[in-house]
Amino acid sequence: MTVPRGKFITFEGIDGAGKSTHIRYCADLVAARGIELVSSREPGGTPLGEKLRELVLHEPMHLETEALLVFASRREHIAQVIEPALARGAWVISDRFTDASFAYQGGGRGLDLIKIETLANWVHPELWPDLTILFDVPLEVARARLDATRELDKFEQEKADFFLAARNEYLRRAAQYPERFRVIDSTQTIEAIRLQLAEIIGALR
Ligand SMILES: Nc1ncnc2c1ncn2[C@@H]1O[C@H](COP(=O)(O)OP(=O)(O)O)[C@@H](O)[C@H]1O
Ligand SMILES: Cc1cn([C@H]2C[C@H](O)[C@@H](COP(=O)(O)OP(=O)(O)O)O2)c(=O)[nH]c1=O
Repeated sequence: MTVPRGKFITFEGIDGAGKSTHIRYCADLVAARGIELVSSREPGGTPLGEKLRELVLHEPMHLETEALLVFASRREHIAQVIEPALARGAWVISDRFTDASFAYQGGGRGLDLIKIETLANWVHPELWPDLTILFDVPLEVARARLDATRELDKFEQEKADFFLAARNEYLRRAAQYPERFRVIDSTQTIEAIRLQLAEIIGALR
């Protein structure tokens, strides 16, 4: 008997938008349906990917090196985690995927989007998420949330212009691929967002 392929769900948004807050909740929603759920993240998701994450998040580097490393991490993640899981019918929730490269390396750092498109076509020509949930908030809200919580990594220390451009690129892609993206107004309360997420995840078959 052939197993139906699993679903690939990605969470996106600028730092502080509230993505991590909701991943566990969504994972539980999927698992409650009796579906095997694999929760992962990028950069990272594999032992090698986590080493690359450390470099990408903490070492200064040329913007193209940064793009190549996030895609190297992604290649490993797809080969070791995402594809095997989807093939056995598990669902995968990844905290970020290629839309983050468009937003951060493209929008934020200004790397030519054609180069990112080229890397995406090389690394995952066939694979795109079935569903991408974009947590969208104004910069000031994201910043206030981050400042209240933790020590900031290399990206989180970037200036307002960087995040403005990253947010705009996310919104541009959401408008370009409306069938894949669901945009959440992340200024709402956590409870209101959960209700919306339950509806979105519940509708995914
Ligand atoms: N809807 C919300 N309302 C108020 N605070 C929130 C909301 N969502 C997240 N937060 C808080 O904002 C901070 C950043 O959230 P987090 O989920 O870590 O963001 P991200 O993963 O998008 O960077 C956390 O302290 C979290 O508790
Ligand atoms: C996947 C990916 C992430 N990033 C950045 C965005 C984030 O600032 C950072 C790590 O993301 P994230 O997991 O959101 O960090 P945290 O756990 O601290 O909330 O990596 C890129 O620049 N390009 C990419 O392709």
